[in-house]
Amino acid sequence: MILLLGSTGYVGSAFQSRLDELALPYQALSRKHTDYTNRDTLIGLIRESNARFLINSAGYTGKPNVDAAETDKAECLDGNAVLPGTIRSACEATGIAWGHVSSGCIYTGRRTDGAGFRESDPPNFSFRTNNCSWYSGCKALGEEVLADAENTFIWRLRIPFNNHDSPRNYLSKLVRYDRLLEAENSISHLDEFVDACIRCWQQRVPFGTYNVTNTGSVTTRKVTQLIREHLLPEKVYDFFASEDEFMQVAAKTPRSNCVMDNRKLLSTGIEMRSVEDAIIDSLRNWQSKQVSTSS
Ligand SMILES: NC(=O)C1=CN([C@@H]2O[C@H](COP(=O)(O)OP(=O)(O)OC[C@H]3O[C@@H](n4cnc5c(N)ncnc54)[C@H](OP(=O)(O)O)[C@@H]3O)[C@@H](O)[C@H]2O)C=CC1
Ligand SMILES: Cc1cn([C@H]2C[C@H](O)[C@@H](COP(=O)(O)OP(=O)(O)O[C@H]3O[C@@H](C)C(=O)[C@@H](O)[C@H]3O)O2)c(=O)[nH]c1=O
Repeated sequence: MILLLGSTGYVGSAFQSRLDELALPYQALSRKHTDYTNRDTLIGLIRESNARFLINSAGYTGKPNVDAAETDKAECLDGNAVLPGTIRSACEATGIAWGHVSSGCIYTGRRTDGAGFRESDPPNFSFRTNNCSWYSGCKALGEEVLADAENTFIWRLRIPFNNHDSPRNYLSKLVRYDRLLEAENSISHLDEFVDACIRCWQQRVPFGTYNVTNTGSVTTRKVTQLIREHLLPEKVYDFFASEDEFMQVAAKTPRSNCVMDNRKLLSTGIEMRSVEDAIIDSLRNWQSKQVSTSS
């Protein structure tokens, strides 16, 4: 039995679909019915369900994006920094293993040697480096709270996308934003992400932190080129002249744009497609929510 926290969310729903496909027994939890943010309640839930593993896909993200966290500070801190500590404590008390969905947004840019960030690199977009959004700071704190936790996976998701049009899907966002920021990012195909996380548990890979991103990185311009080639040939994109202009016009807080190294995950035998292959596959199998935009 697996306990799934945050099952009503964007990432939690993807976990739920995959667990269904794999016919793995799980119990989906929502705060609407059970307050899993309370340690004693969570301990009771783990004992009653006889769960052997817990997946934490709960957390605060901000709608429509992380700008909202700048005003919802307490909720963001609760969901992303306090809750992981509560879950750690409940899992330690009951002796079960678990996995936590974190984010690659605790980094910005590339390593000083030009390579992508590895799991051993300290966050450089956090409250400690004093250059981050409130959201990223809280996600980095959440990882600190879990430092040296035993029987724990930290899975870093990064700007999710797949073939399902959604306000949370990176590809949908790029189609709908009025103007785009040119940036280079490693990104995660959502379905591959949840599959890799579940495999970590099923295949008993060593506990620890994993960058669960597709292999490589991609620039915003390259993604728009792929959208033109595979989905919307007529679509024209407008770009901000600079990050300063993006900050003045479209954002309240700086964004993490970063390149990550997923070799630790690949070394376990779990496969992730290249970023470009995963994007092309999503665009070719695109399931639109509304009539395509072509401006
Ligand atoms: N979407 C993204 O772009 C990325 C997300 N992540 C991380 O993945 C996790 C899930 O994100 P996502 O599914 O997109 O988020 P959603 O907002 O779609 O869902 C999160 C779910 O978490 C539960 N929750 C528990 N505590 C809180 C809280 N304090 N504030 C808000 N929600 C809470 C809610 O479920 P209920 O109330 O039903 O229990 C909610 O439905 C988060 O930890 C996020 O940081 C990481 C990288 C990228
Ligand atoms: C608002 C905006 C963003 N962007 C760019 C900036 C960035 O590179 C990319 C995504 O920015 P957004 O503001 O849409 O999303 P943001 O809320 O920054 O996305 C993040 O969500 C949280 C939950 C995470 O953990 C991150 O990994 C990431 O997925 O889009 C534009 O190009 N134009 C715009 O108008």
